[in-house]
Amino acid sequence: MSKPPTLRVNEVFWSIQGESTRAGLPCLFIRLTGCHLRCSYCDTEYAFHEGGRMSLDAIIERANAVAGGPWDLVELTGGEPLLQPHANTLMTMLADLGKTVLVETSGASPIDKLDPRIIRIMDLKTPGSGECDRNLLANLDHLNERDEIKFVLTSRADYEWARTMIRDHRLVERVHAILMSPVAAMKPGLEIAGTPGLAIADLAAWILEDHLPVRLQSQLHKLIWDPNARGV
Ligand SMILES: C[S@@+](CC[C@H](N)C(=O)[O-])C[C@H]1O[C@@H](n2cnc3c(N)ncnc32)[C@H](O)[C@@H]1O
Ligand SMILES: Nc1nc2[nH]cc(C(=O)O)c2c(=O)[nH]1
Ligand code: SF4
Ligand SMILES: [Mg+2]
Repeated sequence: MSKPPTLRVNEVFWSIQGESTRAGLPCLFIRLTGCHLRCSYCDTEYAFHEGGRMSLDAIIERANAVAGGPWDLVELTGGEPLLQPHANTLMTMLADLGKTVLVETSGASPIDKLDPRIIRIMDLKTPGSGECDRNLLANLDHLNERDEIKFVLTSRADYEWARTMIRDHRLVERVHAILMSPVAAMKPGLEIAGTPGLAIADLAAWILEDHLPVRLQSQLHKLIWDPNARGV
């Protein structure tokens, strides 16, 4: 008899969604282990290697336990969740349970084979991330009007790069939301790709100056709790 599918899981937690157009909503998070990128600013290095194997049923059981009551919104994140073959199997199970399923992905893994009910929040890696050449631009053709694209910016140069991507690929016409978030240099003294990080007020001024139809956001959960805390 074949063994049941499993996933390497870093943490399962119940929190307030801190990013995307659903920021502010209660959300169940399933963070998977492992990533093939090393973004200069990554705030979740602990998920690169820490975690254990769980069956898909055990993950859903753990989700019900940590939520401790009714829940609808769930986000698969990581690490890079799409590196694990059975991530899509789990997301399909969650969608079959009637959940609203988000996946947070770097855009460096193909998104075209996912269950069509899954909402993709794809993070196009900026030059300041140091992983810009890993973007699979073919993914842009598979995004639909429910999906979201995020640019996490470290500098003015990143902003100008994102502005060019938005215009050249006509992203406003293709995806539900374009989100711009300044890298929050949450780790004291973190050298972010050679820049001291980006003040959100500067980013706001640039967006207004350019009349860019994007949504400015930060990471709400880092304003609520310790920015370096896990499980929130
Ligand atoms: C930890 S990653 C995991 C999912 C996936 N690997 C990705 O990069 O989208 C989740 C999100 O956090 C964002 N992020 C990571 N570090 C950040 C920081 N220091 N400031 C703002 N956003 C950050 C990433 O851009 C990503 O969109
Ligand atoms: N509260 C909270 N919201 C989030 N949205 C995306 C997250 C992520 O790490 O992918 C995240 C996270 O780590 N915590
Ligand atoms: S792709 Fe996501 S998890 Fe991987 S290093 Fe970049 S921000 Fe961190
Ligand atoms: Mg996070």
